[in-house]
Amino acid sequence: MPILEIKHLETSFLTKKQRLDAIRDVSLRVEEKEVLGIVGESGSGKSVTMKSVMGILPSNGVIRAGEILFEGQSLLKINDQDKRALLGNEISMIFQDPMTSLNPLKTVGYHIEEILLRHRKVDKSTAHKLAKQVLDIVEIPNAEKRLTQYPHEFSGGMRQRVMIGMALANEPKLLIADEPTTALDVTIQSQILALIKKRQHQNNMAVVLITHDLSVVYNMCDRIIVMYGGKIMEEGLREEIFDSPYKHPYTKALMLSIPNITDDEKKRLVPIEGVAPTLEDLPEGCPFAPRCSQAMDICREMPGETLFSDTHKIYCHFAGGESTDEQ
Ligand SMILES: Nc1ncnc2c1ncn2[C@@H]1O[C@H](COP(=O)(O)OP(=O)(O)OP(=O)(O)O)[C@@H](O)[C@H]1O
Repeated sequence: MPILEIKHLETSFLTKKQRLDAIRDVSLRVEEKEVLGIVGESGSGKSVTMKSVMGILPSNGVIRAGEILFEGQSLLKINDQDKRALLGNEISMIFQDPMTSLNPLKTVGYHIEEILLRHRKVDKSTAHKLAKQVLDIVEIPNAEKRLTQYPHEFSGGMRQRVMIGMALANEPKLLIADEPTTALDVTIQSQILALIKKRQHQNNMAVVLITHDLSVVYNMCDRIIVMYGGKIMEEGLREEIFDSPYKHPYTKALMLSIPNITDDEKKRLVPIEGVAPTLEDLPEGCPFAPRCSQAMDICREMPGETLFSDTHKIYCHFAGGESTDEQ
């Protein structure tokens, strides 16, 4: 059984003027112990998908249809108490900017101990001991002193380590990491990703890693989902996404727009023409069609799924790159 399963999710935002459909018929599975990457440009719906799972949508967000199952149990149907017990315990989430999740007036020790006290039956002194271990796990030296310090006394990278520590404190089965390193410089970024990978391996935890950075998913993930305009464009094992000749035109465009990952050869980067659509002006059919060099009239209808293997799916009328245009 997958640890997380999303079926036909439809999430929208209600504004004064209209309903904006941010997630449209998204289905995905996260298997135990795997690292699943969700990649796509800004606005493609990566965060909203996972915020729907966590039940932390902005106040104008609604899940209109679909099902979200954690170990087979519906997260949309369980009561608030059971959900609170599950979130922060079995499922944890970390975000790009740790400062938004840390209270500047409370010490780092307070934050970690609070999570331990809330979810485990431990007394204060045990929570303090465990909090020290948490800082050790995320490789923050001088734990005893660090626990007494405030978030602003930590660098950005160290704050992100604290967040990871808080997320891992209760040994969750699933960690959702939403752009965990985007705000950090490259060296710190790779240290943080290495730390997530190490803990994932040691705890046998599943990870969903949300990023706009293909090189991050290449280095970290077993399986990859490419999203655009609130829809899944392509899904496959890492090697199917990177090495297979069959690719969605959007995946191809994403790959051409970043430095070469698979070899050292210098190549010219090709930015993706045009801009991602806003929810107000999503086209009918394939959302990528207005920017796609292969688009034709048929792309005004949303393509179905083309299967290249049990694990590799593409949603494009020209999956495989072959145009049906005879001219
Ligand atoms: N409260 C809101 N009201 C209206 N639209 C929203 C709201 N929150 C998000 N959206 C829209 O939902 C769409 C999906 O946003 P989402 O944050 O999931 O994108 P993303 O792929 O995670 O991009 P980013 O990396 O920039 O976060 C975007 O078009 C965004 O503008």
